Amino acid sequence: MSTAFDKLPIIDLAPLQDPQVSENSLQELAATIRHTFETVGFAYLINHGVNVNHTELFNTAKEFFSLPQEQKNRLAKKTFVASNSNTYRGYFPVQKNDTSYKEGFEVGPSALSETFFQKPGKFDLQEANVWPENQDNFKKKTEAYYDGCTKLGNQLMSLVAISFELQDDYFDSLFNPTLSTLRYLHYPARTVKAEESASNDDDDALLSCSKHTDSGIVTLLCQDQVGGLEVQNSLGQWIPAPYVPESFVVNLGDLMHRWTNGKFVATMHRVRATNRDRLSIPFFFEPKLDCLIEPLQPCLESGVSQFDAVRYGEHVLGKMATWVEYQDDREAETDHTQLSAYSVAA
Ligand SMILES: O=C(O)CCC(=O)C(=O)O
Ligand SMILES: [Fe+2]
Repeated sequence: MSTAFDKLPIIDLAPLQDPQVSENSLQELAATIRHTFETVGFAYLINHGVNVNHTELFNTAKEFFSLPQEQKNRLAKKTFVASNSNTYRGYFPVQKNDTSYKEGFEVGPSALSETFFQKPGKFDLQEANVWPENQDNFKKKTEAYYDGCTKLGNQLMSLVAISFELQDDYFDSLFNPTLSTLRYLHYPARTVKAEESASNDDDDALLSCSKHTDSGIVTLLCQDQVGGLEVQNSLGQWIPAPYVPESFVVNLGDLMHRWTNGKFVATMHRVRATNRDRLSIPFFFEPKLDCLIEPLQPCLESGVSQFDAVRYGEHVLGKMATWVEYQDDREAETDHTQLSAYSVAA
């Protein structure tokens, strides 16, 4: 159940990096993770073991976003550029007429060891990645980071398993091959009036990413120092989640809420608009396409399941209908790709 938290807890994952770690320390860490996931649903992870330098990672993101628009458009999903063939992976431009104001580039696994039947439709969840031409370094760094996040995702799921007294490898085969998504995000600067950035509990703030819960399992977010991410507590207040050096922000998605029979919370969050460009890089740790998500046995109080079983792929396809990254509103009258369209001068 969500609580009236006033800041995000910090979870130290150092025990995971210790090859001599005792059973007891792992149990303790697992209990901390479970408690946090049951109450706040958000935390900072430190000593996470992912070999990443934030400055380098954000430089990699900047390399991509500073490519000429024409080159980015060649990587755009079919929704945005009809002559392109990629439907699920790739670039999405800044949206028009939306409270989300961001462009992004999404990458999935580099190779799938196994594929599953997916009913033909608008989106192919198992399609190959697209990459900018002549940017081998960008591809190499992105793939290495994707692998690092996948490893951490698996470790977190192992702690979740331990916390429910399941085998520590309970989730392993369900996340292999993973359909995780790494998303580079760029929120262009906007002109924000003083009153729009004044208080932390209003619902009328100018946003660059509208309030939402993530749809999947676990999100690992790397954000730059600009700030703007806010997390809603049980009182409805928006609690800022500023940058903590070399940490990840971790949070849970709707499917994890479902998988734990409502025990883990998928917490609402949003990004407030700022007058500086902002970069963030969420990694959505996801299972294999046909993974059956049904409430875990240890989460069934008196054997009662609150949710029907659902396959991961079906769930995502259902959710996508509501995601701005998959809506094309090019027909809108205002050209919102121009920053001036959003300026609200003080
Ligand atoms: O940019 C951020 O800090 C959050 C992004 C986010 O919540 C998302 O992409 O789901
Ligand atoms: Fe999110």
